[in-house]
Amino acid sequence: MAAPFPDDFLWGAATSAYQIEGSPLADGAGPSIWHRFAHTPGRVAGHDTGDLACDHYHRSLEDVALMAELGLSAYRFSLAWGRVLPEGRGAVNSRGLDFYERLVDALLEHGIQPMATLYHWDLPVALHERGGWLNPDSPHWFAEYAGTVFRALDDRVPLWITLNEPWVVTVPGYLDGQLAPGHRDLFEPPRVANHLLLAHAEAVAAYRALGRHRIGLAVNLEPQHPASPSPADLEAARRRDAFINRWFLDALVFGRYPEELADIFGPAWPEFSAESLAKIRCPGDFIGVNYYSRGLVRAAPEAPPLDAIRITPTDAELTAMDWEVYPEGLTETLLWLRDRYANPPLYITENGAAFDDPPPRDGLVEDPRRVAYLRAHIRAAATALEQGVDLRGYCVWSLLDNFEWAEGYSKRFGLYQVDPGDRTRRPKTSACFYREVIRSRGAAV
Ligand SMILES: OC[C@H]1NNC[C@@H](O)[C@@H]1O
Ligand SMILES: [Ca+2]
Repeated sequence: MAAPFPDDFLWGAATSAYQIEGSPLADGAGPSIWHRFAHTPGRVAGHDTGDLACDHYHRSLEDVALMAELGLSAYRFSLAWGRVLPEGRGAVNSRGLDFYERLVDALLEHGIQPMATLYHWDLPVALHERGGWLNPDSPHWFAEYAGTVFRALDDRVPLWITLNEPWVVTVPGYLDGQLAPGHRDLFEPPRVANHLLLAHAEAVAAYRALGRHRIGLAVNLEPQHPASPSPADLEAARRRDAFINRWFLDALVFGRYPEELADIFGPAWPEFSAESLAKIRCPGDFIGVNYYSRGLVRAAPEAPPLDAIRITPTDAELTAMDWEVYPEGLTETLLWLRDRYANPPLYITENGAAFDDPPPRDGLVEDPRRVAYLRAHIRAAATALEQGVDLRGYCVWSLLDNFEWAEGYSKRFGLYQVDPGDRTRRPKTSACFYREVIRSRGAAV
């Protein structure tokens, strides 16, 4: 198959600060809510924390060499807000910025385009103690942080992402409490979501004043399919589609929330003024798409406020996260974005799978299931490209096995295995496969 990928298509891999760096308090960095959450007993599997993670803080240049070995044309990483502004606002910690400047310079030396995410869930504790994302000032705090980073790095970073997966920040963070800061509340999520959207808009406005490249938001998307043709399941799938897929994107692109959200949150859903709705309308220059699987949905009155739950199919292949391997859903998602939001420029900012990989043999880790997953999903992206989707890049989640949030290090998404003892990186066969895909500009899938 002559792959449809253009020559300037970006082939990348993605990571995030708290998941790979370690040394969360080094060189003057201020603690994040994930540092505090991971150190709270019972919150993370195996009592794992990001204290060491992949030790990327000390091995960043070694890791850039791995990226060059793969032939990556882009690398998506995030900055830890607390390294740059230990108190979240005010004094800049130059040694924190220095780490990211060294990383960016090394990437550019190897011809790898930096794709920088400003916020990948690690809010400084100092801001959380002022209410965090519940505080109406949080968009201004974020814009101040964003401006600081733009001034330091925009001369070298061509692609910016403001927030990673605001839905995950909002729902597991404030509704069901699985992720930091671990709140379980019905009234907080709608307000947190609105502040995150305002924060995105204020950062984009700050960027327009001094930036010369492109900036967007990265969202987790998951097509919702009813588990049965019953009206109740169809209705449940539509509600979950609004809740996961349309909540942030409709706000961003249309400046309005899907009407299902007022039904879902009931009295907890605020009256948003026309003025505040106008402010959150901020599509940016592209949409970052994080795709893993689809949701198979049944009605569930026993599971408020959504009254719908995702079920695990019995007859499908599952990853170690119990997520169905469903590559068609990536094509469906990309075509849906093309049709609903008028064919915006897109980057797949995350796609990958966790499997229980075997130990290395002669320095190589055999991971045929991840090779099959990546092959199928790159093909699914090619199908969307052939149908006119403006897809400009693809990032594998993740470059390295890393700290998978509440699952700790037990769930491994990396192209490289990271030795649990001495953190040695060892390639998996999926790394060799991906190198071939990049070398052949997609023809090798
Ligand atoms: O669960 C896999 C990934 N999903 N998106 C956000 C990342 O931080 C996760 O590791
Ligand atoms: Ca620092």
